[in-house]
Amino acid sequence: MSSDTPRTHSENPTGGETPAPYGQPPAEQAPLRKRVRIHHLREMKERGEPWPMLTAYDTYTARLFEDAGIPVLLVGDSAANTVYGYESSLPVTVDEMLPLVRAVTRSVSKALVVADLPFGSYQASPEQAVATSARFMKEGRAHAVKLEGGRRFAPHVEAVTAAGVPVMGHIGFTPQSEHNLGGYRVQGRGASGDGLIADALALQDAGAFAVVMEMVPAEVAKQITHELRIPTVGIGAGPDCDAQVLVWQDMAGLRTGRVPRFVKQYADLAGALTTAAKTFADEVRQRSFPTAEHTFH
Ligand SMILES: Nc1nc(=O)c2c([nH]1)NC[C@@H]1CN(c3ccc(C(=O)N[C@@H](CCC(=O)O)C(=O)O)cc3)CN21
Ligand SMILES: CC(C)C(=O)C(=O)O
Ligand SMILES: [Mg+2]
Repeated sequence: MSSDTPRTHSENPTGGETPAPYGQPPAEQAPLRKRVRIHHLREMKERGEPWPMLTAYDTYTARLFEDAGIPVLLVGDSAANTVYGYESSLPVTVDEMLPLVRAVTRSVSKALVVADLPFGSYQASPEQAVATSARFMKEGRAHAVKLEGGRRFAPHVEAVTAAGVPVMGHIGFTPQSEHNLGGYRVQGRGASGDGLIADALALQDAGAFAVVMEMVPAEVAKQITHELRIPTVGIGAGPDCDAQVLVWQDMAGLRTGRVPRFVKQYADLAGALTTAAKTFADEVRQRSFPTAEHTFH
């Protein structure tokens, strides 16, 4: 980014423009004081305070992220990729997602946990969306659900909200529609930007408490953020969204190989774990582990 590019928000303690993302711990993050509720997210928008969201799929990461002050955890259908090893998010099922949601909700006391509804579990009808959401609330003990889609899914959002379940929308690049959208590409460039605005407004009117915008031009995301009362959560949607989300294994550098442009790696967990595994293997082969310290007599 050039030095004369205007920045709307002041320096983020975990972000900024330092060339080396690893190493320097951010300023001490205030712990979450109480259970995060959807009205707190709206209040942060009103105060102009951007907030972070991360995915979580298990107990240790959920606890670490809550303790790090992350107010909202998403049990994403990205678990298809990050947990189950599928090529896309399409194959993951409700029965595969539910135990992960339950693990995360069981592990936190303050963070708001959002369960991502997997492909095929809500699209058929508002009734199907309500039934699946109820399973995530009852069996997963989630606090909210997320579903992909714009105007055409306003009836689904309205029905789930009416059933008492807070809904987070998701527009722009919606990975469950990869084959319809023609691959992983930015959405809402040029004239289709108006469609995105209509999608965002329809979700807000249907009762959504927030909306994820994925791979959307920054200018469009900024305009939508200003037009909505509810918070926008960006992933590849520029700096002006009310919140930002990343998949945790991307953010922490556990995923290796090419990563999407919107990913910033704040650690090198792949490197750290590789070194740990190799050192363990060497020590076992040399019989230098275990020593007396790790042995019972
Ligand atoms: N680990 C992981 N991270 C994610 O962000 C993520 C998942 N998994 N699984 C579900 C979806 C899929 N997502 C994806 C996957 C790939 C691209 C991607 O390849 N983006 C390229 C192409 C952009 C373009 O051609 O315009 C990029 O460079 O950003 C983006 C989002 C986001 N979600
Ligand atoms: C990337 C986020 C927004 C998501 O939908 C997921 O992790 O599944
Ligand atoms: Mg998802």
